[in-house]
Amino acid sequence: MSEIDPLLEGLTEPQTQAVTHVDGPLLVLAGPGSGKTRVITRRIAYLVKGVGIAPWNVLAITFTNKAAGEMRDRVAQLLTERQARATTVATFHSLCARLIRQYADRLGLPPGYSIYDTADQKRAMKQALEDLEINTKNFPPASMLSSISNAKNDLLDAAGFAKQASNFYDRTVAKVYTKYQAILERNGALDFDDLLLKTVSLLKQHPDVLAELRERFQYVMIDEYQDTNHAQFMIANALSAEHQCIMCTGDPDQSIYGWRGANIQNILEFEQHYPAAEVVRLEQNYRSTKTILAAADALIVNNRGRRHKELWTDNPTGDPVQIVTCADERQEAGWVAEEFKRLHEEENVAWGQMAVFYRINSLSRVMEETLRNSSIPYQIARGTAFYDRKEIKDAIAYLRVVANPSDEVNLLRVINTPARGISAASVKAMQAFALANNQPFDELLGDPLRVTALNSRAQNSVAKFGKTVDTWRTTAGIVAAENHDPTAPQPSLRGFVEDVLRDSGLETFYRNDKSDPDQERLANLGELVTSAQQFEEEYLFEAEQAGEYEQVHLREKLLAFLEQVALVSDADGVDSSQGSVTLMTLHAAKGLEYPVVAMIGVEDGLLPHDRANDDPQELEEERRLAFVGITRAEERLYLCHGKYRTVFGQTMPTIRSRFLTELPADVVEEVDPSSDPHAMEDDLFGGGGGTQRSLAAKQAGQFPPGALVKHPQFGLGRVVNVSPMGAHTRAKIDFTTSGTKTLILQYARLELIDV
Ligand SMILES: Nc1ncnc2c1ncn2[C@@H]1O[C@H](COP(=O)(O)OP(=O)(O)OP(=O)(O)O)[C@@H](O)[C@H]1O
Ligand SMILES: [Mg+2]
Repeated sequence: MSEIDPLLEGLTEPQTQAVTHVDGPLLVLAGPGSGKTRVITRRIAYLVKGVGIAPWNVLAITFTNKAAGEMRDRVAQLLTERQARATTVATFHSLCARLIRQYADRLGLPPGYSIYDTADQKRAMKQALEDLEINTKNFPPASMLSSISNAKNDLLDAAGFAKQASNFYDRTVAKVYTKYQAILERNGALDFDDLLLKTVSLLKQHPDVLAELRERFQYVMIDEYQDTNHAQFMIANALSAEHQCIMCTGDPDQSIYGWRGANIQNILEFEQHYPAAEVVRLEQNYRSTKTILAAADALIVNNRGRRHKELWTDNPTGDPVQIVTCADERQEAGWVAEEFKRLHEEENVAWGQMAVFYRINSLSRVMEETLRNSSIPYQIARGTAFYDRKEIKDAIAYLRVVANPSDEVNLLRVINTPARGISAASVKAMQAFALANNQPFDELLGDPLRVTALNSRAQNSVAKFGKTVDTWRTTAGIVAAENHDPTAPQPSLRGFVEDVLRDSGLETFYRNDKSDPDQERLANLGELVTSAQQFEEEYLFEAEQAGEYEQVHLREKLLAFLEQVALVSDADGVDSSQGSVTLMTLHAAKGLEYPVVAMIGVEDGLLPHDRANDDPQELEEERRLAFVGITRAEERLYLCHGKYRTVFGQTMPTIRSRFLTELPADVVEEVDPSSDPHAMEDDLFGGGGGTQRSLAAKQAGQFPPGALVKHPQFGLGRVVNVSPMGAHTRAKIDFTTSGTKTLILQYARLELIDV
């Protein structure tokens, strides 16, 4: 057997064609589960092992860190470890973050620049609005950030945006954009969109850098190309314009990030951009049963303006897709939990093979509670959760302050956390002083005596803190040491993180934290040390492979570690080998697959989301999102909805999603626990409340909105809505002569008038 045989083993003819394509542009256009991601993995191995291309020259870009991790693992199975490590498998954001660090001097950025997450961005935005004295009611921070993000995705900087702003609103956004950007710059920080934007300008303005990178990344591969935005297109194009060895895979029917600036034209116009492109179509699905595939197909044909792709499978027909009608979200969660339990107990399905998807994050809460009460292990794919914890954010903020002296936002976060005698008033005085003297805030740490507005105690506290920070920075090589010995052994990252936790007082603070008797926060800090250690081991291994072992400084490790922490994303937390049910949003589910999938809240207003109401294009994106969800399922699929749902504390009747009505009767089976009194009274609700809720739902069902009713005292009226609250279920009625009243159904003696 030759060396390349295993690389091509089990591939279909068109898959082989794509894998063995070496030079020139290639587009793999194919539906879900047809092996697009697999083809990229095999092609990486084929190029290196079969063709002899240096692994160093290979760049593969995936959509999430998790996908990148998986691809790296699979490549490692096909190549030697050394070869696998030399390839670059990254997301656009992680690639850009790395390039910016490497070429920071060209961009006028500190190499230890900070990457701001959503929370940091909000803080910077609030500051900007405050500085400009702009009313946050008319210009909410979230919409300002989203307008700025859209502009950045179109490669418009603040000046460019200002130039084309034609109305009052846009001109205000332009002012805010300029201010916000100035704040980021002052802090030596970039937001996520800046990572792309800065990389584009790096490649545009520095031909020598571009030439270097083109030489390096001679074979570029991009998965999920349908969801790239303009900036990402520019980067991919700049890297490959010369050698043209670019391979993109994607499926226009799975484009679900239009709302975040993704441009579906990138994939549709690939052949125009690269006239020499070869196009490979894959038509066999390896993932799902015939039934699931038929359901997905019946749904997506309702989108206009798409090119239809035939997709078939050799897999068995499988069970019908179940449409599950529940009384409300509690029954829905209870039903899913019971069904998963049944599959686990009776059919030996591992917890890790089952997943629950939803349109918006808030739908997970009831599901979580129910799973917890049913003792079913579950995990939520919200990659940032660990790094969002207060104690972890504190610790990371310290590390950022060490790495990036300009980062005032993080410095302000930790300057008196834990308390060290630097009051809010002292901080204000220092800020005023820094502003008046046009001096970076950070410098005052080393020189607090000049701030005469501080009393001597505060001055001492600041000086002491400044000294600690300075020692850290010297150890980490951020500021030069006086008697620097370049041959001295480098401290470990793990040891350094421990030092910072100890010297900052964070460790002691959380050790003595009375509000946390289980010392969970302290344990989390321990976990952070572990993650630094693991990161360090991998980093050193890679450096050693690249023959750079001697040169790895603590500074490099620290900056790379902070970069990784900043880029954690939603899908990252998922590890199905852990043996727990996975909960995630439909957006995070892209590219993944599970034997059993339940989608909850398949109702109009949720899926499709309300915002798609009067926009046919958004409605089509919602349909693609449902399509992505359905096509994750391998064997079993449950599409659930409740007749009532409580949103923002208001219980409202719902309408089943129009997408459900688009599924043909021969592939679905209707299940209706809402009408089964026994199921209702079973304790599906994780303790109590079940019977009352079912009673409420029943009462509510008797008086649908719009129904004509008669009250002994108020006369005739129409039902506006009903809020099921057990024995306290209320109905809001619009009476013809007595006005609108809210009544408790149990006591109201309402009579339904048949018309
Ligand atoms: N030739 C093949 N033989 C057997 N299994 C295959 C083959 N090709 C792909 N598969 C399997 O089918 C499943 C789907 O493949 P993959 O995830 O690569 O599809 P995809 O086209 O990337 O899907 P999506 O559009 O959802 O990202 C995977 O489990 C993969 O291992
Ligand atoms: Mg894929």
